[in-house]
Amino acid sequence: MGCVSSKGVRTNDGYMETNHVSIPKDRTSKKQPSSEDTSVNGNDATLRLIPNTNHVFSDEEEEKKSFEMKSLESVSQKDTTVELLDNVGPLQPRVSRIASVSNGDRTAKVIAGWPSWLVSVAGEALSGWLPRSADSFEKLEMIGQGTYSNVYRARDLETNQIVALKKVRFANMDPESVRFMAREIIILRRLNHPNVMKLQGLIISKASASMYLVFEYMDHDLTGLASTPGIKFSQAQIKCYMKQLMLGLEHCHSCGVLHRDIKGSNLLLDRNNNLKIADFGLSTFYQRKQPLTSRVVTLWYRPPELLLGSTDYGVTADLWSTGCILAELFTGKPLLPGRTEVEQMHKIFKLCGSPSEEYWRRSRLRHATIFKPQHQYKRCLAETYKDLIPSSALALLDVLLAVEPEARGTTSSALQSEFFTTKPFPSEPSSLPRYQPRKEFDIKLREEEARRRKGASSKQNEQKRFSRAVPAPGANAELLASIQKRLGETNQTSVSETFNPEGDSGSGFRIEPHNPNTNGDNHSNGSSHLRTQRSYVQRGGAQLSRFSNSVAPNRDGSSQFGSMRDALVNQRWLEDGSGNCNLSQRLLEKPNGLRKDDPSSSSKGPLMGYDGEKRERIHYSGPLISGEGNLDEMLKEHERQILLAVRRAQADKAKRDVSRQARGSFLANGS
Ligand SMILES: Nc1ncnc2c1ncn2[C@@H]1O[C@H](COP(=O)(O)OP(=O)(O)OP(=O)(O)O)[C@@H](O)[C@H]1O
Repeated sequence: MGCVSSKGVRTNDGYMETNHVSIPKDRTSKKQPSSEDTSVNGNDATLRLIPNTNHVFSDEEEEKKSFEMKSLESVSQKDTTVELLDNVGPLQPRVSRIASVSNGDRTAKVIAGWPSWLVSVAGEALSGWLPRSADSFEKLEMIGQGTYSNVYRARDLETNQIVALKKVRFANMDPESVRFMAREIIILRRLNHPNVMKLQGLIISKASASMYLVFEYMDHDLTGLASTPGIKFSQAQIKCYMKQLMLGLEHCHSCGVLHRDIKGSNLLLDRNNNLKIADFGLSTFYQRKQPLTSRVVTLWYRPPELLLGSTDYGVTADLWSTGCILAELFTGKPLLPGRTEVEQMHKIFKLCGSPSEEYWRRSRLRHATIFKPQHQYKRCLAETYKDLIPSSALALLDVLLAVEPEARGTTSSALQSEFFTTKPFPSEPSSLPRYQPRKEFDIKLREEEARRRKGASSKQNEQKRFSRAVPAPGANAELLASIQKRLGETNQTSVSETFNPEGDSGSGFRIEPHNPNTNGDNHSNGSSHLRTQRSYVQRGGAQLSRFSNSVAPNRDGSSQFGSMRDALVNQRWLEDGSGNCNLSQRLLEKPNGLRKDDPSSSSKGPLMGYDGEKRERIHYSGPLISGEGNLDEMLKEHERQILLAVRRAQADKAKRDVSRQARGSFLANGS
């Protein structure tokens, strides 16, 4: 399997990596390929859109009109050797299965039915493939929602297999998003491992300006499974999942691919407990000298060097995230649930210690002056978790969560660690119990449905409903109390501060202490609730982590905690003329890594995920701190600003509710 290197380009934010593809701006956001594209590049390929007649994708207006591209009235075989495997009629050959295209040049690909803009950005990934026809799938239901995509369960009518279709709308897509999408496709095609999600094919829908990525269907994600009531993972089971994760990652790393978004909801499981790493939307090739962006990885799983602004990190970044998951599987709650980058950094230092002087000197990290604590924080990871995590796991955790990246080892060394090589050995996936399909997304839907049913009647209920989803207006009492509590905590921050796994995250989770004497399969954490920032909903106890949800959303900016998040994440990382970032803005900036609205990813400012209206809802733009180096002060001020933003979001939401109600009654009256 070949591994490629990439070129880097400079953006306003310094360096942003790109892979080797060039982005044809004129063919992406500015000029989309249209249904009128009947002649491409002067060759004789004729692309024709034929209205969908069998209502396969009937749930969406756009698909109703004309979903499929039954392309190629004349699939010219002049310039290319196209092996159409089936459905090839004389007038409308349906290209509905991956076929072999021996000549991979651009013209051939366009003739084969790929839009020319896609050929430009992801040409190499299309080699040997033909676009599949949408009418050879029956869309069943929506099963997930991501940054720039909706994911559907569908039936492949040719094979009768159930598949997952990830729909990406390329209409209005900015070049940066196109680049990420292209890179995802390129990377997926280069990877080939049982523990890495395999891209099976692509569907192009010119009519809906969308593309569908076809994947095998997976029943669970680790987050959904771990948070299912009644499911308790044994130690051997945790080892089984961790081993598969490590093997998948080992493959990615050996191909020069960094995943950069390892988290439970991106680890999918089939019904036989085979784990596959999914969502390569933030992944990149790393074998090169070009600097990488540090604005990646979901906040809770983001390693310290990225928070500190490193642009030359490597595979060890994924290992940090993996360590966070390992701990989470044993303890049943996220290890480091920071709400903002500042708090995330602080949590890391408190638990894992702060880096050595030598490291600060050597690494010369961009944000070192901001984050470097005045005193060294002592590491207390092992001490904190000695009763919750068995010793062999703790030893591995200690390596994976090394605050200095060089000490984290590799996936291969992790796989040789005692954790995997001593009893209880990792279970065979097929020997584990089979679970009812359940995903983080299902849980969200169910919670949403329950709220809807419960809360429709009264104003009071309305408030409560909101308080669950968005810890703003309705949640104020609890929330503010929690924040006050946090303020108290941060006031006490000092070098001697220890990490409190219970109190620190405000968790209401039940933790069944690890019994170090339990050796076998019966070891369980009792309530293994692997959470992501998106799904982490407290079960009783302090509400702080609900609040965390609102400011640590998923990367698309479309989480259910939108309004609060809007209040906080629309802060811009402004740069002055000298290229120095405005820290005060950044501290409250969207904390989930590189996002499509991340100014560091584009010179065009906010990209996808926020509409204009939302963007205007900026509630806080004042500075957090002017000085440097005093993390405690910074945190205090930071908390104060969060509190302010919460209040403003509450007021804003209340106003919107009132006007929505007024609009509702206006319409109901038929006026
Ligand atoms: N092959 C699959 N089988 C079943 N469900 C899937 C599959 N791929 C993705 N999903 C579901 O869809 C969700 C979103 O998919 P994915 O993470 O790839 O999209 P994304 O736009 O990159 O999302 P994110 O913003 O979470 O990174 C996943 O969390 C998962 O629940």
